[in-house]
Order: sequence, then C-alpha cells, then structure tokens
Amino acid sequence: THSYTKYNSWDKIQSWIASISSSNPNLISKQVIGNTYEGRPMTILKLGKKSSSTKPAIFMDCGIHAREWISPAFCQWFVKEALSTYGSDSQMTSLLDQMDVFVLPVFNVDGYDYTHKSNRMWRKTRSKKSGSSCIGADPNRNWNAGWSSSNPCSDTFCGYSPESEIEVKNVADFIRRNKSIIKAYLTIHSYSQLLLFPYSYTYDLAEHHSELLKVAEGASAALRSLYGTRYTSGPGATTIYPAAGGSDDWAYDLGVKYSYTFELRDTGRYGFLLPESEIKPTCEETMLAVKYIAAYLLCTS
Ligand SMILES: Nc1ncc(C[C@H](C[SeH])C(=O)O)cc1Cl
Ligand SMILES: [Zn+2]
Ligand SMILES: [Zn+2]
Ligand SMILES: [Zn+2]
Repeated sequence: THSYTKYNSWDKIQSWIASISSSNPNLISKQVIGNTYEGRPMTILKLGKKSSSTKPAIFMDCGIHAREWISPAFCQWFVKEALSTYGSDSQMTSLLDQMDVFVLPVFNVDGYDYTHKSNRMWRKTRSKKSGSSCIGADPNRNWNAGWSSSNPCSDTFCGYSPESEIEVKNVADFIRRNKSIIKAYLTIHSYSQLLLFPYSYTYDLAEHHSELLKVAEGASAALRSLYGTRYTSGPGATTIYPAAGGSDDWAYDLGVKYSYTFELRDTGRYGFLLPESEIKPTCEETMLAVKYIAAYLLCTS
C-alpha cells in the first residue's frame, strides 16, 4: 500500500493519484495533460477551493530526474498536507482559498519506473531514436532556454531539438496555455540543499535578480527554522553550474517571474539514495519554504 514515508513505486503512486483526486471535490481535481514516451499518463493535480472564477496559480513539478526519489515523495507529501491542513493551518487555508496549486507528482514517469525496476541511478527519459544506441534525453536540458545540441550518450543530453521529449512538450504546452494565471513555477530536484533561480544558461543576472534572491533567502530561512538544515540560494549558473535548456529558465523567460529549482537533501552523504527515514523531516522543512513563497505571492499580488 501507498505510504507518505516511503519511496512508492509508480503503480502505487498512480493508484494514489486516482484515490486522492476523488477524495475532496471542493479542494482537488485531476487532469491528464498527455502521456509519456512509453504511454504512461502525466496527471496534474489541481489543489484549491473550487471557484467559478479563475484564480492565480502556482505550478509545481516533481520527478523531472528519475533517480531523485525524494522529489516525488515531496509532491505527494505536499498534496497530503494541503488537504489535511486546509481549514486548520491559516497559511494553507488562505493559499488554497485565494490561489490554485497545480502539482505534477511525477514528471518523468518512464524514468522513475525504470529506476525502480532496472537502474536506480537513471536520470533521463526513456525515449529511443533510430540511429542511436543511447536512450533518453535529460528533461531538464530539453527546454527552449539557451538550448544547444550535445552528445546523445551523455547523461545530460539535451535532446535532438527543444521539446523533443514528449514529457517536456506536454508540460510546456500546459504552462503556455495557463501562463496568464501561473505566478510561480517550482521544480523539485535533489540533492545539494540549494534554492536556485534564473539564470543557469547565462551568467547575466536576471532582471528580477534582487527580488528573487530576497524571496529565496526568506524561504531558506523558513526551511532552516525547523531542523537547522542549511540551504544556499542563488542563480543556477554561479550556485551549481552553468547549463542550458532548464525548465526554470524557460518559465522565467515565458514571464513566470517567481521561478525556482529546489535541490532537496542531502549534501552528498547519501545523495540520491536518501534514506526513507529522512522523507518526513525533509518534506516538513520544505513545506515551510514553499508556504513562504506562496505567502509572499499572496502579500504582493
Ligand atoms: N536551469 C537549470 N536549473 C537548475 C539546474 C540544476 C539541476 C539539478 Se539535478 C539539473 O542539473 O538539471 C539545471 C538547469 Cl539547466
Ligand atoms: Zn535534478
Ligand atoms: Zn540535482
Ligand atoms: Zn506536516
């Protein structure tokens, strides 16, 4: 059975999506935005008090990279916390009353399933192209943001063209369709304990650099207040490494101002193999950072 404190298989997550999305019609619904390369459904959960009028929204995806298992664990945790604390937690209640939160629990479903069944360290999609023996592209190098070509056998292969990966195209299409209401884009990764924002594809500072840094530092402080976990905030290029084709840079250039990449626990002791015993503390502290960003949006909108 599904557990919020275990790394659930895709089958368990899929049945969890079906049950959680029909558990509270006033607060949650689901929409399939397309299928993956191997035909698995990409399902977005829409959280928020049902309203006849359109509300501003936050978009959050997890599991772009298959081996970063703490990431989908956090999206599942977020959905559970949202539904269970709505009405009791004032921040969550006002968030869901005034905004919608679109949650994509597992972005790279084929890759996630592959890490459970075959290769725990797989990162990319599982797409195949005639003429190459190498499989998959890095879905965080495949966005049309400073995109340039690279080696198909690399773990960070950027794909044959921007949005060549159907998973990326499905999400990019959804965000484009909803760009007038999406105020923030959060993409959850691991590991390193970083809160990154644009740009990674250039060393140039983003137009809203100072504000993005201020919000990131506030969110990191909120996160640190629970267990003392230390995060570093900054632009991707100088804080982790320069790289093109990332989702946060693409969303920012589309006009989604508050665009952040979270790199969750840890800093290398376990890395991608973070023990299940750390799921709860990692998720609880990350909730504080996400709620900080959401509260900032509500206060400044
Ligand atoms: N725009 C970006 N933002 C964040 C990152 C870091 C993640 C960390 Se796993 C990655 O390498 O894809 C990489 C890029 Cl290209
Ligand atoms: Zn990643
Ligand atoms: Zn990472
Ligand atoms: Zn909690």
